[in-house]
Amino acid sequence: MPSENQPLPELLSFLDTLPEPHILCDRDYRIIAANTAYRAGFAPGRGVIGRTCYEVSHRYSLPCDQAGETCPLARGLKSGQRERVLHLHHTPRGEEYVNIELSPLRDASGEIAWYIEKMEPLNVARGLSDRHGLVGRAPAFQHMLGLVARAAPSNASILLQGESGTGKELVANAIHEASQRAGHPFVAVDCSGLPETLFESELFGHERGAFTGATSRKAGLVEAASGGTLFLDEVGDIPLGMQVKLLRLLETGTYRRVGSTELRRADIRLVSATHRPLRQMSAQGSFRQDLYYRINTFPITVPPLRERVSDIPLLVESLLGRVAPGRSLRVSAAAMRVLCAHPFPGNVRELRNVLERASLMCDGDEITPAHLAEDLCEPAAPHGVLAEGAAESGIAPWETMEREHFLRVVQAHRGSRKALAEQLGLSERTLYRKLRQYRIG
Ligand SMILES: Nc1ncnc2c1ncn2[C@@H]1O[C@H](COP(=O)(O)OP(=O)(O)OP(=O)(O)O)[C@@H](O)[C@H]1O
Repeated sequence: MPSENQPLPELLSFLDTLPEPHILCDRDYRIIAANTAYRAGFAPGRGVIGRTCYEVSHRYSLPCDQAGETCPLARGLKSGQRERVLHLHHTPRGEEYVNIELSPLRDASGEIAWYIEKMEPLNVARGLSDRHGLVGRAPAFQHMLGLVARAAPSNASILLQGESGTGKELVANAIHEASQRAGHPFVAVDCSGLPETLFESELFGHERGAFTGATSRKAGLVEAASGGTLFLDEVGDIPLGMQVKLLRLLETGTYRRVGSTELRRADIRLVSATHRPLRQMSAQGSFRQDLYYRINTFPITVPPLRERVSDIPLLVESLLGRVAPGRSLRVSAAAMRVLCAHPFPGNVRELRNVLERASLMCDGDEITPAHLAEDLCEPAAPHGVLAEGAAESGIAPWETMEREHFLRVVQAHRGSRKALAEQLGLSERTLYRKLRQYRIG
């Protein structure tokens, strides 16, 4: 007979039958069992039993919540319920985003004695440089990605709100790829470029002879997206007359081709995006309120680049691989300082363009400030602080720029100082020294 504080062997054998990676931990974060799928995917050739989950997954010496991150175990202990979080984990393939679902297990006395953690890699984003897809690891990015991971598997309509160039289309694609519709089409429609007459036939298709020029019958984008995801970019630009037709499609799940009476059933998941203030527009009457609520079941805000400054070096590395494939370009420390101090009103798209231009200007391997556009290096400071020091010479003193950088990352960071130091590649002591030096509280 197993003792009261030993999990049943039947439980361990059940875990082993599960196809997804699972571990069993005690209340002290110690791993007491790991199923075959976990050992194959996360720990081939290394023992994990008896070690703590935070040491194995994060190489931390403290539980995640004490290192400035959300710890599902601590949350589960508090709530007594199942909890889900998204974490960056060390895996044999490098750091990966992993969706963790934790279920508390109670012993015979009703106390929580163990936790089962299910771990599923989220392959649509990377915390390391990558040539494709979404990259990022700043707290604001991770917060957004956590919402993506939560909403993607459902069929809920998602509204992505964020400034131009923040990556809304890439996020929409990530939602599709992380959903059960991934094997089906992802169809993107730019609603800003479509006049009202064209909108209906593009979306719903038309019959032959439905209007002048309709020489053959044509399927619409709703049909092309069947089984998959329809992405309506710039949804705030849909003319009012068309909004009612879109609403009908969403409410009834049916539509008619232009020139046809036959009702067709749509099988789409809707993701929309806008940089416009849709809530305000719906209050003012320029966007239908009923449609606003219908497309906004699950809102996700895509953060501007200035709220994820610590991601700039990672994005620079990834984007250089994309804009100049085949060249091994790097950015000098001085050029990186210029980039990190720029406010990037055009967000990641602007950063990409800046790097593309710099790669054309640079004949060697290293991009220096001389290869960056002049206005980027100008003293016209993003937040006023730089301008002070830069006014006379036209060059911002390094300390002014460093202070500005620290100010911005500290404001944007939501976790602990230890986690911030790690992200900045500094020791905790150096971070504290810098913050004292610049009087940043
Ligand atoms: N997190 C990211 N990682 C890598 N590349 C990114 C990221 N975010 C944006 N990009 C790149 O920035 C550019 C702009 O992204 P995207 O077109 O998705 O932005 P958007 O918010 O949809 O813009 P708009 O509102 O103008 O349509 C693209 O080249 C995209 O690949």
